[in-house]
Amino acid sequence: MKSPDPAIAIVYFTGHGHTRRLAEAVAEGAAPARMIDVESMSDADWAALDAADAVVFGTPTYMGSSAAVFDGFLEEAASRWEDQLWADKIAGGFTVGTYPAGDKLSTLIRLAVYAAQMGMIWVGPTEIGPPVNPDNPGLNGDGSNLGVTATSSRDKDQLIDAGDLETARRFGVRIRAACKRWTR
Ligand SMILES: Cc1cc2nc3c(=O)[nH]c(=O)nc-3n(C[C@H](O)[C@H](O)[C@H](O)COP(=O)(O)O)c2cc1C
Repeated sequence: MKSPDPAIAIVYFTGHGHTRRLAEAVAEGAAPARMIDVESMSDADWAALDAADAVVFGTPTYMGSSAAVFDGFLEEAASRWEDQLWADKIAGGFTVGTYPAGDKLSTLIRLAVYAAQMGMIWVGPTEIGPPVNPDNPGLNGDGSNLGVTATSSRDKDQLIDAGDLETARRFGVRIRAACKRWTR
């Protein structure tokens, strides 16, 4: 029988901190969640991924797709594909780009297709912001529905603007709720 408290892993690559900041916001919403930086993965991190009820993937958008370092992680984890060892885990994704469009959708599609190949259950965000819902100022400013996207903040101390952080936090809450529904 599954644990009543789902195990959630947020696995990410960051070049300059923006994607890590977004990952922290997802983790805050999904708490407790394990943050895993693909550049410093331990055996315990791999074990946590294999045991997780949900894995949320995060990468900056580089040249309209996921970053090469993150792709390296995805390819290593593909050793779990043949036996579908990650099947039925909840999955989701987030990305950051310099531009509001920035071809970030292409990155999310790449992550969602990867999750599908792994037999995972993809969950997107559910926030509707302005102008359709003016009561949600700053939420889902990109109008992204496949996953969470953020645009690098012009404030270098902030990295990610408050609205995008709140969108990511709510996505974390949704991932935890989806785990509870899927594993009950
Ligand atoms: C090689 C490279 C390619 C990039 N390509 C894109 C892109 O296609 N679209 C975009 O909006 N931003 C692009 N960017 C900008 C990054 O996505 C942006 O700086 C992001 O905040 C980086 O996140 P990080 O600090 O987690 O590395 C690119 C940056 C680099 C270094």
